[in-house]
Amino acid sequence: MKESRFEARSLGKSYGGYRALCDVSFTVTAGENLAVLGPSGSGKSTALRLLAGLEAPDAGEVFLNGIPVSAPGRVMSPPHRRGISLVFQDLALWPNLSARDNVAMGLSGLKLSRDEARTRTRDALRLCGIEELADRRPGTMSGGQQQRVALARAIAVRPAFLLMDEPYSGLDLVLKSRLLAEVRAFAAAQEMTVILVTHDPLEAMSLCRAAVVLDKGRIVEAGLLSDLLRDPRSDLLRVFRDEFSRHDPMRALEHQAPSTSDCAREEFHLRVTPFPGMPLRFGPSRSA
Ligand SMILES: Nc1ncnc2c1ncn2[C@@H]1O[C@H](COP(=O)(O)OP(=O)(O)OP(=O)(O)O)[C@@H](O)[C@H]1O
Repeated sequence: MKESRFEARSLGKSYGGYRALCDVSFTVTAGENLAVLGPSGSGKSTALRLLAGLEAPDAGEVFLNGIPVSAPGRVMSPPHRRGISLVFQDLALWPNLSARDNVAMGLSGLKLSRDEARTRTRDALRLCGIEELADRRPGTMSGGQQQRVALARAIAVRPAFLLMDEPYSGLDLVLKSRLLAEVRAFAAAQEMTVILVTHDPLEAMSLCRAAVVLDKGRIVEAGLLSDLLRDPRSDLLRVFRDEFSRHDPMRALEHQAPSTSDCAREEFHLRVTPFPGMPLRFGPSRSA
């Protein structure tokens, strides 16, 4: 695993007198994806922008492998020198370039051989499931497809850290779950560590074991999600845990199912069986 360590130390940031972030500290080490969780307006994106070097903090520092890269009012190392890739909600794709060229363009600063750049571009497009869209421009794609181009562009760089700000918010559940699984596998294989900003604990759990939870610009809890969910301190994780346990999908379906008497069950089977001899499964097995 690449030796990498990102550290936020007592970060603070205000906008026009409004404190967006206050005394925020956390460390991300290579190989341990981290979710930055919190409700809307809690300061997640601000924290990510400071970490990336897109803005300078008002207070505190950012360290990369022990070296200070941001300090109050100063960005000593710009984003492209931090070994990171960014995927934000506004995807910032080049509208006049094809998907393939958007991805390749992201590699232009790396001084790769032509073959290597081509291989990386192809692999990233394939991973994101958009090989067949390679020649199309962003304007001719759906929002979800554009999101995948932005993701492909970010991972083609094979950064030590991939910083993502709600990149999946516009995707359907199937695509989101597939991409999360693929990014997780790809990150592990490429020794890339993900820092994911999201308000969705389920999304966080799909990609990360660890999380910091923000509320009103402050960290309210941090640690392994498995520990945090056992005894949540934040409203976000408490509500999530309660709702999740109440809305166990199988239990919800049981409540909606028609009568469970054998007779009704048999009738239901007759109505919905797609092919003779191929019954749809529902509830406990029929022989039970
Ligand atoms: N450039 C800015 N100018 C003024 N206020 C800002 C700016 N950026 C952020 N803020 C304010 O700082 C607070 C935190 O914003 P931030 O975008 O970091 O929250 P967030 O948790 O990422 O929210 P969301 O999930 O809705 O994107 C908000 O109240 C926001 O209005």
